Amino acid sequence: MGSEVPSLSSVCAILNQEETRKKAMGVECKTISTNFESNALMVDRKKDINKQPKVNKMANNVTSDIDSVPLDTPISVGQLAKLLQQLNQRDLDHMIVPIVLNEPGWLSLPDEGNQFNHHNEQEANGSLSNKKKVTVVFVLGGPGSGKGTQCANVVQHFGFTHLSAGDLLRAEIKSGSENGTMIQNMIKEGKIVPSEVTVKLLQRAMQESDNDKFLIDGFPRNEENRAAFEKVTEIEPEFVLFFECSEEEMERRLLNRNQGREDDNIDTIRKRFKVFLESSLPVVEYYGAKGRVRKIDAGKPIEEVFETVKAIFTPISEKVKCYLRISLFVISIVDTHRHTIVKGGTVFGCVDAATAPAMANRISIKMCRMLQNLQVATTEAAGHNLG
Ligand SMILES: Nc1ncnc2c1ncn2[C@@H]1O[C@H](COP(=O)(O)OP(=O)(O)O)[C@@H](O)[C@H]1O
Ligand SMILES: O=c1ccn([C@@H]2O[C@H](COP(=O)(O)OP(=O)(O)O)[C@@H](O)[C@H]2O)c(=O)[nH]1
Repeated sequence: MGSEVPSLSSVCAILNQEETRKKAMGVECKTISTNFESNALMVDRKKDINKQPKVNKMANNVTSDIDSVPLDTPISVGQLAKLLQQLNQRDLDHMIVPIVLNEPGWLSLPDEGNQFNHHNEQEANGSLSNKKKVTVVFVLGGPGSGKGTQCANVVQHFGFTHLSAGDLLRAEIKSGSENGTMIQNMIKEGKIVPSEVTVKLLQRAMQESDNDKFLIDGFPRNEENRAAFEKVTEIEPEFVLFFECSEEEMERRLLNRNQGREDDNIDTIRKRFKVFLESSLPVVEYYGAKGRVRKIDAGKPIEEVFETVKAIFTPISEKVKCYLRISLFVISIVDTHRHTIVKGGTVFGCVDAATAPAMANRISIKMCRMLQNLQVATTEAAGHNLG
């Protein structure tokens, strides 16, 4: 097995090739049946992480020198797929899942000894001046596209702290700060407040928070904002959530927002739209060119929009674990005669922290699909073949 880590695109290309090959060979996909028995064994390596697991002992003696947690009742392929999905949600860094399947497979995730361990942990993030490491997601979109509404949902489900640049500026006006009048005038005109003011407020809010995951909503609004933020905080966003919505819909929403905001009148709204198109969209394009933009169709009802948002955040919430998990999964595919079919199979890896979550998501989906499509062999085969 090579130690080189292939890029995401080459992995995807291999997956596609394999799918095409399977189709061409007429390998039929079996449907899930609860009668299929699997021989998954789960081994908790937490207490013995440095030791090479003696996988071939597992089937016969699950309580060998590894602290093992066998699934002693046979489970269906569907249940196994569900279980793997659940791994996304749990702290199971040190788990190995040997699975033996009785048909040719096309996916192998080797235990390459933590090749993705933490080495990229800081990429796409940054640290504040008090050395606190943070993860930042920028939330951008036109006025009224639903940024604040969806941020509240993300806070509830994913434990982020929501920092609305607009709210921080409005609080600054209320606090009677020396900048208050200037900020108020800018907001009334739909103009962008100077970067140093907004960046300072954001930085202070992050430093004062106990959290290390932030949704920064409505910022950066122009290139100057973006550059100033990166320079001062040395933080690069994990990604940019971009809400796309028509002006007609945004206008309707703003005029009904009813929060007593001075800028939610038709004149200021039109000015804000113009500023958004001219100054804020280039920021989205900048991150788009870096592959960091996650575009959302924000014209749909709130619940539907959140479904899309949720899908984007699910792997991120488990970022580090995602790529640890990939490296620690062992999937061995053998035939009914106990011969390993995948020899030096596809080595999966992640090139950087930014692609890791997306890739982990893809792989677990692929894995689940694969598991749903293959029948699982007998329990004894596990120990025999995985050694
Ligand atoms: N998907 C949606 N469909 C309909 N109304 C929405 C939707 N998302 C938000 N709203 C409403 O539109 C208004 C503007 O939403 P808000 O989240 O404050 O936008 P933003 O923060 O982007 O300015 C609010 O009154 C909100 O309740
Ligand atoms: O980083 C920011 C965020 C907001 N604003 C000002 O605050 C207003 C309201 O912004 P907010 O994000 O609260 O509302 P939205 O326009 O997105 O509904 C904007 O029009 C700007 O005048 C700003 O200058 N810089």
